[in-house]
Amino acid sequence: MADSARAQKLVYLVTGGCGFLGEHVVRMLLQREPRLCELRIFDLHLGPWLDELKTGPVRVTAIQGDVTQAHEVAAAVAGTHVVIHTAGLVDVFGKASPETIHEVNVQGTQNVIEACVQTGTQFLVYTSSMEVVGPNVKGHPFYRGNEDTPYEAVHRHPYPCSKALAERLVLEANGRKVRGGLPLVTCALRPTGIYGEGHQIMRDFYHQGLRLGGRLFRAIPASVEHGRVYVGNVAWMHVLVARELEQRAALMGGQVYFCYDKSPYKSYEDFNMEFLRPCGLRLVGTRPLLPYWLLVFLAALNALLQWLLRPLLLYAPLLNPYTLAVANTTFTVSTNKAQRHFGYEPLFSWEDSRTRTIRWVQGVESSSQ
Ligand SMILES: NC(=O)c1ccc[n+]([C@@H]2O[C@H](COP(=O)([O-])OP(=O)(O)OC[C@H]3O[C@@H](n4cnc5c(N)ncnc54)[C@H](O)[C@@H]3O)[C@@H](O)[C@H]2O)c1
Ligand SMILES: CC(C)CCC[C@@H](C)[C@H]1CC[C@H]2[C@@H]3[C@H](O)C=C4C[C@@H](O)CC[C@]4(C)[C@H]3CC[C@]12C
Repeated sequence: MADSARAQKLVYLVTGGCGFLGEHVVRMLLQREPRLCELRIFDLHLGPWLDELKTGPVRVTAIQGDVTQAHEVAAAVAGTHVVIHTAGLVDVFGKASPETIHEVNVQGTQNVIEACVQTGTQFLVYTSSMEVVGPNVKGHPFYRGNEDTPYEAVHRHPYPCSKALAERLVLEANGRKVRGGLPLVTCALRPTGIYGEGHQIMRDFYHQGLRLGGRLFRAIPASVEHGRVYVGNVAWMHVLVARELEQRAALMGGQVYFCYDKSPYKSYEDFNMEFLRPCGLRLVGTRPLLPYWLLVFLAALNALLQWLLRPLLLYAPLLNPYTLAVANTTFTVSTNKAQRHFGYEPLFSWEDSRTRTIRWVQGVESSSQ
């Protein structure tokens, strides 16, 4: 790397840097951002793997903190050039209350914005979600749409509501004057369902399949397409956006970008089988084994049980009315906006993404034996 590049000494902050996506963003920055001199990783729970990063040329600063605490956020943001805000409460299973989801995802994001304004940080990249758009409460399909496709984005569930509000705050903050008088430049990335190394739900499906004697039972019609994107490519998009925001502020400021790559369009279950089949599982049935009305009934029953049992224990199964609706509604993207605006090309091919994910699931298998 040229000395002049290193001499720019950029300081980045990644909130949620110990999460599934956050860890990939952190590792990608260390590998692919030559102008980095300090990387701050802010998270409620710090991972032990952070220690191994501290021996490299970039100063890695781990900060245990809570995005809902404005003073903790401001202290972490002060002196940074770029903030990548991935921290969030990803809960569609009813584990956390709607108030907590709002506090972390909306108030936490507001705290990040205010911290940038107060301390003079000019560039903010927000990890939004496809859920900001849909699937909506009416179950309208979104078939290979792009950032400009008209769609009635109406939500009731706390998670998509919170992501939509937070995204709006980030986009509206674009152009605000930060300390020192320069304009804040913001943009939002909207991943579809992320998969790859570290994906907890994939791990859950894998273990469920093992418990069921190596089988999973089809619940969703194969014709329902669900958008998926490899975590390494989502991380790469974050790194590229953060890098290009300064040079292309007029074009990229206040914009949203879906995260996409060459992952194939398939149903949620058929897509998971791309990884789980090579690990010895099979998906039983070419059509859903249970009629849809029965799934709706079971999902409603789960919701009722969750409510009844709440005073005693946390009952949070994968199947509930919301997850059923998301899994059962076509939502896929087809766009090249990121390529046009900041030259994004996926770093990992589909074959590579698949191989890496399979290798990871196989590792989960051997580590749990
Ligand atoms: N996983 C997906 O499929 C997906 C898809 C689209 C968007 N997203 C978005 O990507 C981001 C990362 O999601 P993920 O799947 O890596 O989730 P994750 O739960 O693995 O990571 C989130 C991280 O945020 C941290 N965090 C939570 N509350 C915090 C708080 N109050 N203060 C500080 N840190 C806090 C967690 O400790 C965790 O490390 C989220 O904003 C999510 O909405 C995820
Ligand atoms: C009906 C059951 C058999 C299957 C249940 C699968 C369900 C748990 C899955 C299906 C779709 C998944 C969501 C989707 O990939 C996209 C996102 C956006 C992201 O911002 C957060 C995670 C989320 C909501 C996935 C959660 C798990 C879902 C609902």
